[in-house]
Amino acid sequence: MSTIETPDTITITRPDDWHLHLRDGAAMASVLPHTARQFGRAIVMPNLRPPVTTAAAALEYRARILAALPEDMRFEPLMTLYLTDNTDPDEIRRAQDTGFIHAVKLYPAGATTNSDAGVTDLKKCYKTLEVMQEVGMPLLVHGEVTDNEIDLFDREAVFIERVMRPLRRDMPALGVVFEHITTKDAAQYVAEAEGPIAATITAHHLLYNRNEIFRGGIRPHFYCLPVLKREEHRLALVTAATSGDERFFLGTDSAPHAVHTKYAACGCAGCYTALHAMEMYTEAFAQAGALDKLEAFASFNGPAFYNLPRNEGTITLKRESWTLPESVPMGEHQLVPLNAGESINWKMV
Ligand SMILES: NC(=O)N[C@@H](CC(=O)O)C(=O)O
Ligand SMILES: [Zn+2]
Ligand SMILES: [Zn+2]
Repeated sequence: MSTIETPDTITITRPDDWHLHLRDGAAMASVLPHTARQFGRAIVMPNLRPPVTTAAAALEYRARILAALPEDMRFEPLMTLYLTDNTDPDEIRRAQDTGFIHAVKLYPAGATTNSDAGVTDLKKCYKTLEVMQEVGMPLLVHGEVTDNEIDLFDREAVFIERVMRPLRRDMPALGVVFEHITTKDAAQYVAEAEGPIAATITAHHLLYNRNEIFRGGIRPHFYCLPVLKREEHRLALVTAATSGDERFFLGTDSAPHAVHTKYAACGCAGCYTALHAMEMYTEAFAQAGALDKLEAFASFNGPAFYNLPRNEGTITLKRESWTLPESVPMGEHQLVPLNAGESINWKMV
């Protein structure tokens, strides 16, 4: 391991989470304070049941989030719409006019949790995408093909060739965020592509490779989509995140699933990291000897892409070991965070 010296405290501009699942109802009320403790804002994913497909539904969801926020916390949810084969182009204009909806999310149908209502063929959405391109509303992409002929570990790389390149050739001015990238292929594509493109990177994809899912037995809390990849891919993600390239920014993809849905014959995909996300990212950047690059990744590059101001205020992280709880409440259920019962080297003060 590296012996590079790093400072024992780091203070950065309050960060944002550009990819977050809050769910709804009592579950949302349980998890929201974890995010609001660390982040000023978050791009809130629309994969509820039923999905958030209209501007009106997104505004209602936003109001429920704000109503669930503890009084002593400040946090701004940045809302998104769930793209379907039938999204009306006028819905984009309505969304844009609200001022509260910042992006539209593409889930290829069947790719991940609550994606059944997702897009079956992007060609069906071209009129809607054209309006997004015109009004400057970015498309957030879960970038995996769903073709069962394609190996699970190759689905992101194949998506670049089959979907991403043709889409961006046809809509060169459409802002695109390649969400939760997991491969060197995606990192390289985003770094080199022309036009308005960016990518979010999760803390768990910076810290872990696919061995973690199987270390000593099957460990469902490390199962998410896109699934963790080989070490060479993890290293490419660390290089991208710490490169200073403003196309890469923080998105936790924290995805709460009640424990009984993780410990099941067919367990849900998603890692819960909202509890300790900034501590995890700080650990990843410290391991890379790149703590000086953390602030741009966590607090500057995202707002620049979304044309939003940076947050006011700061957060401070201290090198101090603490132990994560075994579980936390999620409405009437329990939720097991990633690294439950383990210690972590950084603590937000
Ligand atoms: N990442 C995951 O494994 N799961 C996410 C969906 C997603 O972001 O693909 C979820 O909503 O649970
Ligand atoms: Zn996803
Ligand atoms: Zn997600």
